[in-house]
Amino acid sequence: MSQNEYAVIVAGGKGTRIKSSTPKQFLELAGKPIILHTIEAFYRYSKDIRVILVLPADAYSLWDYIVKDYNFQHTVTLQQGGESRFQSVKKGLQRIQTNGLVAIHDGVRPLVTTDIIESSFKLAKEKGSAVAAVSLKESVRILEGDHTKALDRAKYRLIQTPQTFDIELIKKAYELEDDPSLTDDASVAERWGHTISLFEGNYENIKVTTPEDLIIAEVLLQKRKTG
Ligand SMILES: Nc1ccn([C@@H]2O[C@H](COP(=O)(O)OP(=O)(O)OP(=O)(O)O)[C@@H](O)[C@H]2O)c(=O)n1
Ligand SMILES: C[C@](O)(CO)[C@H](O)COP(=O)(O)O
Repeated sequence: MSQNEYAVIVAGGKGTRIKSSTPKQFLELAGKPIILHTIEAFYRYSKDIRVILVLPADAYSLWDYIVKDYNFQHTVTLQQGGESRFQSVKKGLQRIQTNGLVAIHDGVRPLVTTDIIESSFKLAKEKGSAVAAVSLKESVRILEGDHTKALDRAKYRLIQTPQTFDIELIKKAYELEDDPSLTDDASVAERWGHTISLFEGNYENIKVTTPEDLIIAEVLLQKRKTG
């Protein structure tokens, strides 16, 4: 690691779409909580990475329990989240006081790989940003009033995380921006004039969002566990 590398892992959400009483980032898949799979992926990439973990205000004791119960050995910086993903990322970034690179990653994407993380840091070092993206596998239409129209799917990409940036650039963009409706970090950087660089993501790097994602993620994590 030639310069400071950070990961801001946002796990401050409520998981309303998955309809579970426990926030989805704490649900267990393939033997451990989703959030642990995610954090461990970053330590597999580098044992020196500095992790800022953004949690819901009422989940600190649950995190303490996870650390003890699963014998988690790394020291992460904890930060209380905000009302939206935007605010949670903003708060996480405020904990970084040096220059270097930061990978911003959804805590509920436990299938991120070392290769993806490595590619993101490499490209961000060169271009200032690196955002994981995949091609569309299905046809897509735009809704126009009571009609719909086919779009050329080759022109579109589905955006994932990690979204990795030069720290100075992304901190400045988040400081200047105040629109919590922005759904990802690339949108924030772009608002402030940065041209986003994409790299090839991975179809397995799903975001656990709705109930069926739990089944898919369980299968994929088990497959990796058994080699
Ligand atoms: N206030 C928030 C909202 C979201 N997130 C995090 O951002 C990531 C992506 O968000 P999403 O999948 O939408 O999670 P939730 O907001 O928890 O889900 P939902 O929108 O279904 O309520 C998740 O890791 C989530 O914990 C966060 O840190 N703080
Ligand atoms: C950041 C993200 O995962 C990129 O695909 C996505 O925008 C998060 O959206 P959500 O509505 O907060 O789940």
